[in-house]
Amino acid sequence: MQRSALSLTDFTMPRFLPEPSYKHDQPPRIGVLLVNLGTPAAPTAAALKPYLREFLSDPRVVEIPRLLWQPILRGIILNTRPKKSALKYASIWGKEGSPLQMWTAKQGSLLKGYLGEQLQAPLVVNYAMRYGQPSVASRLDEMKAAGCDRILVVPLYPQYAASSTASVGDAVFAQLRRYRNQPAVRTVHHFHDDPGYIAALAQSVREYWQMNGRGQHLLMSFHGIPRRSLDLGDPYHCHCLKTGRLLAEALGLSADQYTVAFQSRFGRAEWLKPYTSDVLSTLPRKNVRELDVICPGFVADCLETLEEIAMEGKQTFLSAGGTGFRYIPCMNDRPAWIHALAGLVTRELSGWLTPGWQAETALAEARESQQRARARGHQN
Ligand SMILES: C=CC1=C(C)c2cc3[nH]c(cc4nc(cc5[nH]c(cc1n2)c(C)c5CCC(=O)O)C(CCC(=O)O)=C4C)c(C)c3C=C
Ligand SMILES: [Fe+2]
Ligand SMILES: [Fe+2]
Repeated sequence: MQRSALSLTDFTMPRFLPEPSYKHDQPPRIGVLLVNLGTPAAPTAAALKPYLREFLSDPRVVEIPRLLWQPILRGIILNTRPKKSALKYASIWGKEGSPLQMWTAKQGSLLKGYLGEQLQAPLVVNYAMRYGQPSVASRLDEMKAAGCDRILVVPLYPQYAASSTASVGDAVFAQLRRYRNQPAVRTVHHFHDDPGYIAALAQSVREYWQMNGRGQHLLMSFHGIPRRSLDLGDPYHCHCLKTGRLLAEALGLSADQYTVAFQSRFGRAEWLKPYTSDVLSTLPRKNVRELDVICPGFVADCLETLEEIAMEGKQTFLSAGGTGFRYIPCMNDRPAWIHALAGLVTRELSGWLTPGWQAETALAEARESQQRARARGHQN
């Protein structure tokens, strides 16, 4: 709700969050925060409602003026969509909960282990979700409390879009506004053409072909965005096409052996074309009956890949006359992807990861542990 008048809290609430008193010998640490979209807490309508409310109230996601959009969202969408979406989530929910949450958490801990070994530096590595939990704000608070004075934020979206990547930036900077002593922050803009990312994708396709055989055509399906965003200067469409071209080159595919398409249309406006569902229903008519499908824009399997593509998309293709539909999983916890992510993070940390910094941190940590030991001695 927009407030029009000043209230008592404007005069009594502290403007910034409380800070611990400044310590001269605090070991300087660097935080690396992976951020993905987020997911409901459970595959139920009750859990979907607050998740979708938060997600679809983000002005980066739906650019309709708030006064027009909120009545539609609260009056119609939040009364119909949660039930339908909950059924879809239920069909992909695993023992460890939401696949997106499970894979993102795994990526965080694998990256932490990998960087710890490679850099021998005490990095604080964790993950957050843009919507739902663990929130970006809570993870930044934790990193700050752990002594991070520099934080690298990695939105897990290879292709930049305002509705995904920039929204992560908004959440980060909104929390920074609440700090008196702000950490320095860097954000990764995109990695759609990163050689490590492309090589990891290509390796996942080759290995899939070796294990499962190969179809006649490769469909690369990316999440869509409204066409209007492209017209207003969003680079997402170009990033997706470039990823598609680089992946095709790495696999030695000619232009007629692959198609880039866009899925997950939301609302009635035009979105990026061709729509994945249209491509799936027309390919059999062009004599493509054995199809492989990959979703290179998602680095972790989620509702949009496991349900929309591997279940619904398969049905669409087979009903249109296709005979074989093979969904190639996202990179999830594949070693080549974790290696690519570590390379990307190391490059983005350049200038922060100096040998001097490592020595300084090691010294400060030794001092800190001596102090702790001494304090323990006093207590005994
Ligand atoms: C590639 C990144 C993504 C972009 C860009 C993106 C834009 C975008 N999404 C919606 C609406 C919905 N997306 C939903 C799910 C969803 N979206 C992404 C990624 C991007 N979205 C992911 C990874 C997921 C899956 C989350 C999971 O828990 O597995 C949903 C929720 C599900 C549903 O009810 O259908 C909606 C809604 C819009 C409007 C948009 C850009 C304008
Ligand atoms: Fe989405
Ligand atoms: Fe979808």
